[in-house]
Amino acid sequence: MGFFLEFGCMLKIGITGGIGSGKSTVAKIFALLGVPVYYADDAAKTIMQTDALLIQQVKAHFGDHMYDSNNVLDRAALGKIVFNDKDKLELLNSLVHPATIRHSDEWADRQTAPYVLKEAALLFESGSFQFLDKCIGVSAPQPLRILRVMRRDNISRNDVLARMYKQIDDNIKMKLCDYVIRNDEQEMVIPQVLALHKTLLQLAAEA
Ligand SMILES: Nc1ncnc2c1ncn2[C@@H]1O[C@H](COP(=O)(O)OP(=O)(O)OP(=O)(O)O)[C@@H](O)[C@H]1O
Repeated sequence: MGFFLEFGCMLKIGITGGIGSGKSTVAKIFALLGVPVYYADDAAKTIMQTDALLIQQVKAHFGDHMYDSNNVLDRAALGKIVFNDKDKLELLNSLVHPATIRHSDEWADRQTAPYVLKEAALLFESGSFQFLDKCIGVSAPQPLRILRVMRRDNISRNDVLARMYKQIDDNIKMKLCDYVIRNDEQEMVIPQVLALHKTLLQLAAEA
């Protein structure tokens, strides 16, 4: 079948994994195959600058001074509040996640492919998996994930561990996924993506 749908039902597929698992890298391989990809973590940063309702909610809960007169967010000030206070982080997430879901749904409505991917670190934590047809998990052993992030972000092992421990355990996450791609040093990742792409096209054709 041709890749683009003239009519029919588009599938929404999530792709997630722990920090350093390679979910963005794997999502980019799907993108090379022509699959539209929504990068939720990047989008969230943009939405915080552009979504009028979200800006209003952040100001109401965290103070008007979180934004300057041009509505530019003071990330450092907001970060200082939420990274030292779990409840405040949950509050911020409870504002940002629905805005991201709203935005990604609007984005998906504009696509014409048989399936689209939503890449997000917190697919399960944010509740956005409920609005998706299937979820892909990207997994890699923890020591490899730590090394990758240390190299990519030029940060210490302890800094990576601090970020890692804020996320749901990867083994639990993978059990919640419908498909798992192993992005380690044993398995080749591209053949796995090609095989899954074929499966998802088939699924979309039958939907
Ligand atoms: N199969 C691979 N071989 C070599 N390097 C890889 C592989 N997969 C990912 N990487 C590298 O590991 C690093 C982490 O990958 P990536 O940014 O895709 O992970 P992520 O799961 O999206 O991480 P985060 O949750 O922090 O956004 C990147 O520098 C990427 O280039």
